[in-house]
Amino acid sequence: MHVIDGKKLADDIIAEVALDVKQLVELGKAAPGLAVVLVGEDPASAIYVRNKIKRAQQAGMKSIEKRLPVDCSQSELEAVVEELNQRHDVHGILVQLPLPKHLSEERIIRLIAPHKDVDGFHPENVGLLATGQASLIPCTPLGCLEMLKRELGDLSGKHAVIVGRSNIVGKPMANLLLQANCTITVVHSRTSNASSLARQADILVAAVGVPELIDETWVKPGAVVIDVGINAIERDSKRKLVGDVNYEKVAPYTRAITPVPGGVGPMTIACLMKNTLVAAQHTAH
Ligand SMILES: NC(=O)C1=CN([C@@H]2O[C@H](COP(=O)(O)OP(=O)(O)OC[C@H]3O[C@@H](n4cnc5c(N)ncnc54)[C@H](OP(=O)(O)O)[C@@H]3O)[C@@H](O)[C@H]2O)C=CC1
Ligand SMILES: Nc1nc(=O)c2c([nH]1)NC[C@@H]1CN(c3ccc(C(=O)N[C@@H](CCC(=O)O)C(=O)O)cc3)C=[N+]21
Repeated sequence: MHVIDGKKLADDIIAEVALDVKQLVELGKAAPGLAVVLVGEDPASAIYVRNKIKRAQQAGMKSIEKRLPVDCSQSELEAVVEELNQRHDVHGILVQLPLPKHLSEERIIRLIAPHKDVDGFHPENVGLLATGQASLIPCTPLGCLEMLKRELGDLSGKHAVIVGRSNIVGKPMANLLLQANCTITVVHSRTSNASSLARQADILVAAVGVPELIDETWVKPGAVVIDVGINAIERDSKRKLVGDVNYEKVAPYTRAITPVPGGVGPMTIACLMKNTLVAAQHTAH
């Protein structure tokens, strides 16, 4: 068994992105700008924003934060996105999800200019991914794919089981792995025999949001396990981050596994920087 070092891989990717940013700037173009819109306070989003600002700095990018109160209106939020769509110094826009219940995520995501949609959530980019055309690909699944390719090389013929079917992780992960010639099973809360399906997986991706749900009864010996979950829990009266996988129980049976923290999280941010660079390279400014 070995531990996939997402932090180290992310450091390498950020260093590569930083070199490309330097080249862009030397050509007289503006440094890529990444805008993050945060409505209210959500613990997972707060971690994300903090790390994102640090990484944008390391990559030589411009970082813009727009914070709105939790009770802001749909039209106030739309005005912020429209302004960012117009700004020439903003190449990437990310609206932190989930949004408070009274706001429409669908309408906001549709409003983001597709070429600035560094999350890859706009229906145009979703459609391009689903039909196998190059696009801005969602950062978390892209980071997972990169780790899997480094671990296994060619993924052709592998059986991948994805636990979770969200628009931001499970579904795009399934599309990406399908394009990499895996055979895909997606399980979710209505699946009756999730653990026995998971036990058939060569590649197991957990994106559930339930702390340590997946124990050794879900895992085939020798599988590669990717743990997307970021759950803040309290244990021994200390706050702690754990994944969707029970690491202690599962790790000994795996070929390779990602830790939490230090696995998928840092890779998500590295891919966000990469997508922002791509978005900036594709514009004239
Ligand atoms: N590392 C990173 O960069 C990121 C981490 N995350 C983390 O990943 C986790 C998942 O996030 P996200 O996809 O947004 O979550 P969602 O809550 O949107 O989706 C969770 C999915 O898991 C399914 N599910 C819930 N309970 C079970 C169960 N007992 N058995 C099988 N399936 C179940 C749900 O099924 P159903 O559809 O039927 O309800 C749903 O499809 C969270 O911990 C989140 O914080 C998220 C984004 C990025
Ligand atoms: N539009 C949108 N896109 C997202 O991709 C998105 C989102 N909204 N909302 C919130 C979730 C959550 N998410 C995280 C990404 C990285 C870490 C991360 O950096 N994790 C470190 C944490 C280390 C520390 O404690 O600082 C790690 O796992 O090592 C955490 C969480 C992205 N999400």
